[in-house]
Amino acid sequence: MKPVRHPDAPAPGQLLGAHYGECFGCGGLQPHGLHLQARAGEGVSITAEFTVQPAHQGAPGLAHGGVLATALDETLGSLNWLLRTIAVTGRLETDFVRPVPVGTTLHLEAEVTAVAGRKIYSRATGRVGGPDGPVAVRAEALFIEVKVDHFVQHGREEEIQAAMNDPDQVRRARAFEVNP
Ligand SMILES: CCCCCCCC(=O)SCCNC(=O)CCNC(=O)[C@H](O)C(C)(C)COP(=O)(O)OP(=O)(O)OC[C@H]1O[C@@H](n2cnc3c(N)ncnc32)[C@H](O)[C@@H]1OP(=O)(O)O
Repeated sequence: MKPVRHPDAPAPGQLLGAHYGECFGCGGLQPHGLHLQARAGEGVSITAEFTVQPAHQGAPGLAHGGVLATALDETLGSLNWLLRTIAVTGRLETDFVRPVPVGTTLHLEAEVTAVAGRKIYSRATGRVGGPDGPVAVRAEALFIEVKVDHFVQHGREEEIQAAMNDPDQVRRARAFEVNP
């Protein structure tokens, strides 16, 4: 089935902000995190940027492939916010097309291609040198819809409690990716 943008999804161009401060992909509280910034696009699409830091190296002067996969995963995960569906990555297949040096800004875009029951199919690309630059990485993913219990049951107690006790209602909801 074609994906359906939720009527309350943020307008195209709007920054999504971090869904959870401690998130390695987008949170502001992780000193070595990616601090990826995602923006709503048209339909069920997202654009995002991430600048490779020295802490993200795999080989001298080059981004670690796993960090680049994280950037793709985070961008793809942000699509769920436009569907207003809670979902986790089930499968992430990544192509590393060209090396990405430290200091490079990766320009990412992602879209949901289909939804079938609990399964959300999506793809993403990361370009260098600008949003229209050459492709450095791309991915295809399958996210699976889950209930909020997924996090409550499986997450470590101290972080779950801290997130649930957050006095900010929107932050509390978004930590678990729930529609506030
Ligand atoms: C804004 C937010 C940003 C967040 C970005 C970051 C996102 C993440 O990184 S999330 C963290 C990483 N992911 C995880 O920890 C998930 C761990 N895995 C799990 O918890 C479970 O395997 C889970 C929930 C994905 C699926 O389990 P379960 O709910 O039992 O589903 P299950 O019934 O097995 O599968 C449902 C369907 O998905 C399919 N499926 C499940 N996993 C896969 C897979 N890896 N590959 C292909 N298909 C799969 C099944 O075949 C099934 O298909 P069908 O309905 O056609 O039979």
